[in-house]
Amino acid sequence: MKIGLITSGGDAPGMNACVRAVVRSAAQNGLEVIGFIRGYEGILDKDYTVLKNENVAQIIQRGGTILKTARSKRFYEREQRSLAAENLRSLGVDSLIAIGGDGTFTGADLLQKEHGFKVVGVPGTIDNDLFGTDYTIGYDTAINTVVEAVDKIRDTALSHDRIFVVEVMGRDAGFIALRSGLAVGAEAILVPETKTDMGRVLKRLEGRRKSKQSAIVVVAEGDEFGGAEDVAKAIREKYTDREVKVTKLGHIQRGGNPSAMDRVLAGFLGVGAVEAVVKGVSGVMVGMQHKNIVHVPLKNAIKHHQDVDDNLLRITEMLSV
Ligand SMILES: Nc1ncnc2c1ncn2[C@@H]1O[C@H](COP(=O)(O)OP(=O)(O)O)[C@@H](O)[C@H]1O
Ligand SMILES: O=P(O)(O)OC[C@H]1O[C@](O)(COP(=O)(O)O)[C@@H](O)[C@@H]1O
Ligand SMILES: [Mg+2]
Repeated sequence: MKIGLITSGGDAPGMNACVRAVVRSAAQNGLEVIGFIRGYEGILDKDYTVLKNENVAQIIQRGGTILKTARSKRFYEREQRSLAAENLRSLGVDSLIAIGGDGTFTGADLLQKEHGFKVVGVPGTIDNDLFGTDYTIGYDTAINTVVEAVDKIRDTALSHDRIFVVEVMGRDAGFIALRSGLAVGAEAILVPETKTDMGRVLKRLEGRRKSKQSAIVVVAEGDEFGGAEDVAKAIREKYTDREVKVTKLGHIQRGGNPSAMDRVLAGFLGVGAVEAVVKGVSGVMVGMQHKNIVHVPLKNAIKHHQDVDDNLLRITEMLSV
């Protein structure tokens, strides 16, 4: 049996730890692994490398992905997916393990539906926007990066009595904003899942204590009110005497050594994916729910967005007085 392995979509810290887990657990099961370079692009170009235990040494601690990744435009086309299935079969690949996010799983699901090709997904994205797993690989590292950065910004905010609007990643998901916002004691958090009530946000910034003239507003890049600049503009209009600064954290959120949590999660899910392949399971994402490895149909993982945890918003607001 031969496994094809890709990392696809946005890179996420812990993808390498997962590649290592897949390769080493496959080897223990007597399975061969070939890693395609740059996600679906590598399958279309037959650009691959045979992965053995020694090829995945010293990568558990490294961010990014040794297999490289891509957002493959070609794979959106039906004919290109036919070519991909043909290439996989010609190389003797029986199952594809795809480490990525919702887009990657949508592509994998189509590969299975259109060509009967066996696919198993592993959630690897900093966005945490997949249903059926408590966490995705990369999310914990990303929020720790945000927390470290905002702690630094807070020093200046406090020293200068400024309001900082900090934009974090998440095109359609506010998970990074919500969890890091609570962790930094943000005065307000704006996420795409809930309609932003700017009046309420502005009220929260009124400065209820004399000693509290600074504030941190965390905005997910996909918030429907707009980006950090739009939010800052609204704050400046209301509080003409306050200094409002904008910081966009950008891609520093995607890099760096994976946290212990992400490495451990990557280990569990990489091994879980190989075990699924061995059992002949297909069309599922391997996820973690309450310490258990679970199989979630790909279409559920993609379609049902995890609900926003109202407690995160409630507790953040309650505590940042
Ligand atoms: N609707 C789709 N049909 C076919 N392939 C898709 C689709 N959506 C995404 N993909 C493939 O999966 C890749 C990764 O998806 P993307 O959304 O960029 O990242 P992620 O998997 O991290 O969400 C895309 O570049 C594309 O090749
Ligand atoms: O690096 P890119 O291609 O500009 O993508 C940015 C997007 O990728 C992410 O970092 C991760 O999303 P995906 O894992 O779904 O690719 C988003 O938070 C962000 O909006
Ligand atoms: Mg995505």
